[in-house]
Amino acid sequence: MSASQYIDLDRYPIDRAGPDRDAVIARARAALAEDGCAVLKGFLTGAGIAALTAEAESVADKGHHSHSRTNAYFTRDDPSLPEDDPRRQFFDRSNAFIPADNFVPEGPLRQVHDYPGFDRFIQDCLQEEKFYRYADPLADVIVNMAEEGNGFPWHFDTNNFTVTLAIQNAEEGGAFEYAPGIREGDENFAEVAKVLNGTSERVTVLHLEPGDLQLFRGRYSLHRVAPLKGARPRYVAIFSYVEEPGMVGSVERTEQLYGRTLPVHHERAGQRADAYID
Ligand SMILES: O=C(O)CCC(=O)C(=O)O
Ligand SMILES: [Fe+2]
Repeated sequence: MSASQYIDLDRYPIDRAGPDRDAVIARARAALAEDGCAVLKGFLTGAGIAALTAEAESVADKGHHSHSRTNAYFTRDDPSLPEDDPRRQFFDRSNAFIPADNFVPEGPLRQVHDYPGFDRFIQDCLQEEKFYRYADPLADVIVNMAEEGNGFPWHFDTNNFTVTLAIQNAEEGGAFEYAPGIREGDENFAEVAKVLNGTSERVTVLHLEPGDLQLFRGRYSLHRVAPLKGARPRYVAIFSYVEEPGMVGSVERTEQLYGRTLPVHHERAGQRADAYID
């Protein structure tokens, strides 16, 4: 099976310049302009979903589990603030990242990632001028694995955008919930507090299905993955792009997310400011 059978190229002719590709890009741009989120439903074919699921399952035991308590800003507690300030609301976060070097070039995930025109297509949707694949062999494309009891609570991303591909859903739960543009302009702590305590009316709930590609600008939009239920794990691939060529993660961050480092992380340490992954 080859990459051209994993991606629904009739619906998403990412490698063929012309009006059909232009129309897909125009729709994604419009959705991003509207609320910072574009979903390309059914980006993968049924065969693609099956192949990526089987691959994720085959390397699931290589996932690095991590657990932390974080607020929406990934900052430390500040006891000088009132107790009900959103910066003081901490939630459990736990999941496992399957590092990128478990996905071999001839496997389906990398066949999709390396398909001609894939990067350019994402870049054209996002309209980012500086756009390079993350050069980190542990992190350029990973699978985020989460099970019942795990969670990705409310947060703002520190990176400008996130590109995810849904592979498998949990039996229940796992909706992607977001409050579009909630801190556009200013931090808007009052409304953020409402989202955190479940009383905001600004939350959009997205039910992504296996095979959906999502482009999300999460810097200004508070978002979370709703709690998961059931025995089946949720698998989501995350593709990482950065603003400069040759970037890799810092030693500390890589150790924390993937449980190990490679020589390249040590060689490049100190050459640049870290920009990823949270
Ligand atoms: O797992 C997801 O669907 C999104 C996770 C997320 O918000 C992130 O990676 O920042
Ligand atoms: Fe996020």
